[in-house]
Amino acid sequence: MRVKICGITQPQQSTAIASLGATALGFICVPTSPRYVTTSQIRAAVAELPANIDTIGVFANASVPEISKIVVDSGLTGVQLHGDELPDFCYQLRQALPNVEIIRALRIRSLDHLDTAANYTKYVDTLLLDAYHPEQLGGTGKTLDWTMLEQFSPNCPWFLAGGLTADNIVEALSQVNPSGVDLSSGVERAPGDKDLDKVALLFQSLKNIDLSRS
Ligand SMILES: O=C(O)c1ccccc1NCC(=O)[C@H](O)[C@H](O)COP(=O)(O)O
Repeated sequence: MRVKICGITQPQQSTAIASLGATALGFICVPTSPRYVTTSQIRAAVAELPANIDTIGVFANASVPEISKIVVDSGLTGVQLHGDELPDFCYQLRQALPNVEIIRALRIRSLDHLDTAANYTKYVDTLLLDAYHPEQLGGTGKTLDWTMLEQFSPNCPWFLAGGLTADNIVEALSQVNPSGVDLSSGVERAPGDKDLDKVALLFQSLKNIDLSRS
């Protein structure tokens, strides 16, 4: 199972979190976020990482040229679209960045809204389901209604996100079967400042689960 820790801002935390077991790290490229990082901050954080760690830039309603420039300049391996991007936008981004993983994040409001996930699976590599918050795009600490996701089985891999912590991850994964999990505020001291003890506890909790199941 993939484990993505999102909202990294400090290079030394990036290498420490990778050593603890994360398979992917997320860098917030949304200027209004308290976890926002510049291209040079991302480059510094990515430089010391082993090649097998996925490095994902998180964007919201940025243009294809803006995203492409940041991806190329900072050496990211993937892009997470966390705004209102439509399937056609994902297609255009794929043309511009054919070798970069595209993750479409959906902030799920209802069971009907969950059905829109199917519109994206042809154009992206991976989906990410996050909780909906009326004022914040992400990193909210709000959990999804996991019972709504029990039957969720799209035609592509997907991450479960939204309010996950070392304390609730086992319960979440007993109800849903994602290909990966994504955490941010649940392993932080403050926005952008990860708590390595909480990250270690997370991997301790994940040891009790069969991580090879998807
Ligand atoms: O984290 C942010 O500040 C953020 C800002 C704007 C768009 C997306 C953002 N985060 C995206 C993520 O992938 C978070 O990991 C995801 O929302 C889960 O966060 P949390 O509920 O705190 O675990």
